[in-house]
Amino acid sequence: MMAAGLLQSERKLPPTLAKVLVYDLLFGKGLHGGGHGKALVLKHQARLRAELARLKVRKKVNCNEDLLELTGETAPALQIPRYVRVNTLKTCMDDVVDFFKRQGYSYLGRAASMEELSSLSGKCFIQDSHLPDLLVFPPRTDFHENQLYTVGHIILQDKASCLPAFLLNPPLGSHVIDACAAPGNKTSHLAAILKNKGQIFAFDLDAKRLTTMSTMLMRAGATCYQLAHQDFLAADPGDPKYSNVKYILLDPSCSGSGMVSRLPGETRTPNSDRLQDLAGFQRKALAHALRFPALQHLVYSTCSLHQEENEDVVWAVLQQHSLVFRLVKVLPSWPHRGLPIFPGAECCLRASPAETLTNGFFVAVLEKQPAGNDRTSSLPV
Ligand SMILES: C[S@@+](CC[C@H](N)C(=O)[O-])C[C@H]1O[C@@H](n2cnc3c(N)ncnc32)[C@H](O)[C@@H]1O
Repeated sequence: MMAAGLLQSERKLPPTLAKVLVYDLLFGKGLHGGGHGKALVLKHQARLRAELARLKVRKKVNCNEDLLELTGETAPALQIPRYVRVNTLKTCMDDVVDFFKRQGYSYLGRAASMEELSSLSGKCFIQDSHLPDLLVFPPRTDFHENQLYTVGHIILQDKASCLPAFLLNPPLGSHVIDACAAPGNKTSHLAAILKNKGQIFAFDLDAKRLTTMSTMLMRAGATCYQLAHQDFLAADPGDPKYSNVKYILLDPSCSGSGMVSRLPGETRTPNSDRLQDLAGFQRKALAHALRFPALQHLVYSTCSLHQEENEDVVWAVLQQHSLVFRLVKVLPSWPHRGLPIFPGAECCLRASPAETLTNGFFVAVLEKQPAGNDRTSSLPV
């Protein structure tokens, strides 16, 4: 920024704002929309980009992330493997594996343990040890420009975020609610599990995110869904159109404190008022979901590390419905479990960069108690 002479030329631009804008321009999603500060920075974009290129030549690095490593710290996001979900609506595992082999990658087969994922490097890839449709590449492998990504044959989705749809596992033909659905990664995963046979009612409050979701679902080849720009809390469980909904995926707004950052030292810690507001909404949404009359299986998930948004929410709601719903112990081989704050909390899954090589995440699976007869669960336990 100094080398490009930005602050010297634009004396009215506050240095802190300049830093944020220059970061967005060079390393983030770019500068879009109006704003005086943005216009001032954009005037200098050619010089800023040229200085960044010169810096990389001087430091002998190829990509922007390598500049961060020179500071002695590696951002957590740069240590997590690149997970690639094969979109079985458009292709199959064998074809995707062959494609990457033709691109010069060596395929190591199916991982026997999580340790094998942590030692990946160079041009190698492996099939995930838990999720059959997931391939794993070394950290920092970037496929955003890859042809398979641009045509929707692969979805770039963190492993932890693939757990909710995988664990809900609705059979073909099911009616499913995705209560807080945008931008739709889990909806597209549900559609793949359903092979587009069934019906997903997907709700979201945010019109912009729903627009992104439509584009994404179209690219993924998903067809078995109805989008509703609607508050899930206002959806009437007695409406006949939901009378066959046996499966609900609830992935509500949360603090996002589990999302690892791309910058060393950056954290997303909400203040306690915000945390209480979020937990209040999450409890309401979970209690509302349990009111759908045909419901049999529900997955609750967040990308938060906070007990208040995770175990506390599940426990508070479950206590009011304990005669009807119970927690299911899923993926016994998963190493990181719910915090032991109530009996059975170990049924829940937690995820973190250190223990599961993923973003921080929480998943609880609830099912309706069998009424007298022995029902075999269809969940992947
Ligand atoms: C964590 S994000 C969902 C991510 C999504 N499940 C996915 O996998 O791509 C939470 C979403 O909930 C939406 N939301 C918040 N309150 C809502 C409500 N009352 N009804 C429906 N959607 C809501 C937000 O707009 C946001 O898009």
